[in-house]
Amino acid sequence: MESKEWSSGVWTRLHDVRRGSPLVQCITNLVSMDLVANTLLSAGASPAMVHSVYEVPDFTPHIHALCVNVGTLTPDWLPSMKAAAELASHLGKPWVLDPAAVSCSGFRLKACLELVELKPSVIKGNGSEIIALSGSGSQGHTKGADSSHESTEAIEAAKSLALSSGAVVAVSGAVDIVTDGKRVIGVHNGTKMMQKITATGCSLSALVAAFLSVDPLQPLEATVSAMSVFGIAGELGEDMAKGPGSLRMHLIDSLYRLDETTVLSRVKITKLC
Ligand SMILES: Nc1ncnc2c1ncn2[C@@H]1O[C@H](COP(=O)(O)OP(=O)(O)OP(=O)(O)O)[C@@H](O)[C@H]1O
Ligand SMILES: Cc1ncsc1CCO
Ligand SMILES: [Mg+2]
Repeated sequence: MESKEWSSGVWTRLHDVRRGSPLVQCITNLVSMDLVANTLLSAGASPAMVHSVYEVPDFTPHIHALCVNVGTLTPDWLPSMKAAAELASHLGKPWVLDPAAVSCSGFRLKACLELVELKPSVIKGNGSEIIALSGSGSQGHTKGADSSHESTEAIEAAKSLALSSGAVVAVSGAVDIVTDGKRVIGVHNGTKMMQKITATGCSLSALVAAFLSVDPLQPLEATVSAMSVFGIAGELGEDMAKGPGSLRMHLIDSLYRLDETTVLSRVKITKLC
């Protein structure tokens, strides 16, 4: 399947997010909260940064999707993440794990491996994060939240993680990679300057959660669609931006304004293997 065959599905899923305004619970890192919430709002979804373990039993049954991101993990946040993930899985609600900066510490890696056991629908990281989480990287090599690998270097790690976890695995980068362990799809939308805005990857993970909620039975297609839409918004944003600060603003505006003609003409998706 190439761009032309993908593009109407990409548009339909964005349209469905706008129409349904899915409620997305985000237990995300402190750096990303603002951009994640604004990304979801501009895409038409409804964000809720509800992260107390005391609120999970009341709130999580009402959500349409969950995004868990360990970017600023501390021991007191882990029980909420696990409780929400467990409940979401139990209730059949899609959820995304973003193993942000997983190779920073043994504590973070162990936490992520435990979260993987709770059956995320999608695991979305950058190249280094997916390599570390799949166990195929060398220990002690980290650049924190930034990737020191191209996404394409993580294809085998992503496939193996998808097969061992049962999740769709997405690797963000110059080419976004999405795999269920068998199919490998490349999303070629986006611009390099998006790396210079903190939490674009975190925002993308939350957007994936929103897209999963409107197409839960096709997690690979939903993930590919969210990545293409976010990348297109970045491309349009860059045309208006003077640098990362204004790209952040124009990215959000472009996501809000995306129309069918633009989506259909800009989707760039290929089958990689
Ligand atoms: N070199 C690049 N060329 C084109 N697009 C890119 C490039 N790097 C990143 N992007 C775009 O930015 C998005 C976010 O990817 P990135 O790899 O920066 O996430 P991340 O490392 O998880 O970010 P963060 O941890 O800051 O949230 C990608 O999905 C892609 O659309
Ligand atoms: C900069 C940073 N540090 C921990 S999480 C985060 C946001 C990007 O993942
Ligand atoms: Mg990230």
